[in-house]
Amino acid sequence: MKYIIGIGGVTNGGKTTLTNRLVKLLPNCCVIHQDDFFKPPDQIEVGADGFRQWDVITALDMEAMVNTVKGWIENPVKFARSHGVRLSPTVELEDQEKQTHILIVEGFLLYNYKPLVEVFDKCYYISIPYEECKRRRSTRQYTVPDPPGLFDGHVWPMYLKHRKEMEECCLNIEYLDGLKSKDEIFNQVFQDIQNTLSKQNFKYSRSSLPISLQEDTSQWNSLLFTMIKLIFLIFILIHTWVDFSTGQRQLRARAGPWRHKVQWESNGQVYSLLTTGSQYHPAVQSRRGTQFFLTKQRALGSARMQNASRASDLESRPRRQHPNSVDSSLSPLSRGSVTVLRSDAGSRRMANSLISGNRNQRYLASFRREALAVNTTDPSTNYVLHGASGVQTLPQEYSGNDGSRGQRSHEDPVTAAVRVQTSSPQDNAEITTDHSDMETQGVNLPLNGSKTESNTEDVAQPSPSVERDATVGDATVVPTVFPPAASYNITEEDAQQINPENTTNDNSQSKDHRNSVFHNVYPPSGRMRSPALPPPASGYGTRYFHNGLPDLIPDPYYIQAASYIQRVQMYALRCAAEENCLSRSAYSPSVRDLDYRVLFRFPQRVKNQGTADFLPVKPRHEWEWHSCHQHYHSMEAFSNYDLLEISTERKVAEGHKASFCLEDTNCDPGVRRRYACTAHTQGLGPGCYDIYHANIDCQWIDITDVPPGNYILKVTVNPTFQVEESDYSNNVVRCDVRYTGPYVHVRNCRITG
Ligand SMILES: Nc1ncnc2c1ncn2[C@@H]1O[C@H](COP(=O)(O)OP(=O)(O)O)[C@@H](O)[C@H]1O
Ligand SMILES: NC(=O)c1ccc[n+]([C@@H]2O[C@H](COP(=O)(O)O)[C@@H](O)[C@H]2O)c1
Repeated sequence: MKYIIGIGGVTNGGKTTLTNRLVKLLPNCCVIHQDDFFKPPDQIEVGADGFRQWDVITALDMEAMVNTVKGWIENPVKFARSHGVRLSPTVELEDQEKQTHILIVEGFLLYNYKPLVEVFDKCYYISIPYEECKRRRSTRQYTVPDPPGLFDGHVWPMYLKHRKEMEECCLNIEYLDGLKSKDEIFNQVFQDIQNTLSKQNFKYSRSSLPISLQEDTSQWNSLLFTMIKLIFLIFILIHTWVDFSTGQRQLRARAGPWRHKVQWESNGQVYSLLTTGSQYHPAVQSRRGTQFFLTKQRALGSARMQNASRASDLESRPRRQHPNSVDSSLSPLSRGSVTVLRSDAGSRRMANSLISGNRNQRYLASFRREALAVNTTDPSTNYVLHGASGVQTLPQEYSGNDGSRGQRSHEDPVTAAVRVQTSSPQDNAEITTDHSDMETQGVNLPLNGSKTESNTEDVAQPSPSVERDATVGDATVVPTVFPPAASYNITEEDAQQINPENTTNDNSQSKDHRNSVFHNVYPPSGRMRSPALPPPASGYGTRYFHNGLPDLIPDPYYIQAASYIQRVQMYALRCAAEENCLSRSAYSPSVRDLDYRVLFRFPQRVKNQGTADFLPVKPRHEWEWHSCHQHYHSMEAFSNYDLLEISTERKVAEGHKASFCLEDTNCDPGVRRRYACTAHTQGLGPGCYDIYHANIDCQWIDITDVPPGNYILKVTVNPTFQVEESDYSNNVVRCDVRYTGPYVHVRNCRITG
């Protein structure tokens, strides 16, 4: 039995508040928030009144919203599971026919879109008077803050207009007085739902809904039987949990092949990988400077020497391979010895980022499509899967050493996140919705991804040379684009002359090569001396657009669209450790290779909305080569990630400079993509986006030492203002974070200046 309830009404009328309370008490109840279907700001029309027209139906991707509702109608159990809604245990045991499933659709423009109106079994509408509405709205912080005058100039007039239209449609709507107390409104609606469902003879589980139903003896018998089955289920669950919690200890205690078992956890789901060999050397070594490491090794005896030379070998080995391929000595994933990949729990779960309290996420349309998409990356990698059916593989996700920033795919972040969990997800995270009090509530939906980076075809541009772009995971051929020579600040020729280790003439065997172990040991005379730095406030490089200034803006929607928790063993975090992407405790000598780090992962998308290229501060020959990630670092810090205490804004997790490789990952339609990390042309052109998916290496905050709680995620671009921009007030995004341990809910991401 399916029952769809609409909770519409004026902005700030109390729709979300009511919905959240209902979700807590109604069994098998999913929620769809209309706010999640807002189009991105740059797609919102600006009216003649000068305001962005947020309060009209075209500001929302209603098609995606209706499709989502249809998804629930088709299979509410699957929908609930894939969105992290806890189903009552009896659902597993009962006939589909007997199950009750409820969907609440909440939003300010529910009854003005015919295809949606048709789905409701019951319509509520909350209204409050102008003054109260204006008062409540003034305290509300939306992802895009209200500009002065928006309420009177746009919001309220649109509300009156839509309400009139709705009333003229003669819908059967039950009006609620939003001035009543929260309790009163809740009781009224809850009672009403109870009555309706009882009348329709819906059957509820007694434990999950306080409705007293008339039941005969046979029902009691059936209840008893169900209870027995439940106890059995709980026993199995506890058993599994005990097994899991002791797993790490057992692993440590064992010798031999178990030493090479890599386990990690994503959103509560444990994955493991068995290998027969190991090239691991602990992060504590990785963090040491190359010079110190070499000296020490040479001074020591032969046993240490051997180790040192092996480690040196790792550092110095010419990395001629395609940047997308992983050095087999570094990653267990690409070794022939990788034998088994399995999902211990039998199936994957939805990234809670997709299901948790992100009212402003917007990737829904692609969600279902992507959730079904089978990973097609790197066919050369040989994996054997076993475990539950439907498990799909994603090589990038198997270790903390997944793609680096030089190895970015161009899929949207939801794809990336969904690929972590995909098929037959278990019920896992609770769902959050209430942006004001951060309570865990019902389901929040992933968003409409149909509007994101769909313009990869714009990337292909005339170019003298075409290479396979390692950043493109789907193996599309992307031309490497070099701006005309005249537009270079430093020409290729200049760079060659002053920099013998220029990337285009890259002899990695040479001691002068940055990837050489000798690089830091020999005096710099043999290498390029640092030339005078360019003026501190200007970017340096292949300037194409040089009128005006760049203006970076991080995308708040992007961050909250696909964040999740991942637990990864130190074994798999070698590169990350080398890049200082882990918190201090990871470098303690007591940390073992099988110890887990807890990583709070999230994607990032930065747009240059200015009128000039955003260019690295350092000239190209000063860029630092990062061998682990196989890319150059062209400036000191491009972006910082911090986790802050809510009240004091004190850092609770050691933030880190995000690993980066500046490039035009995507551009607005009609804008040419000119900077490609793999072509060693770093920059971000106007109208282009530099994108970092949540599953790439270092795209996280290491929160191993952070207790569960509520925090603020702060993402800052161009944090030290190294590069001059026309506007620095839009460089910081803050998000509300609720970290529960296995899950993280990120919402209310907003530009905070
Ligand atoms: N019945 C009520 N009485 C007083 N304040 C309320 C009531 N319902 C909600 N609020 C407050 O109004 C604000 C907006 O509520 P919310 O549920 O987010 O509205 P909506 O989802 O309709 O925009 C919140 O600060 C909430 O605490
Ligand atoms: N969620 C967003 O991205 C966003 C952005 C700008 C305005 N809004 C406002 O959200 C309102 C609707 O949401 P509520 O009903 O939750 O208030 C609209 O009045 C609109 O002006 C939302």
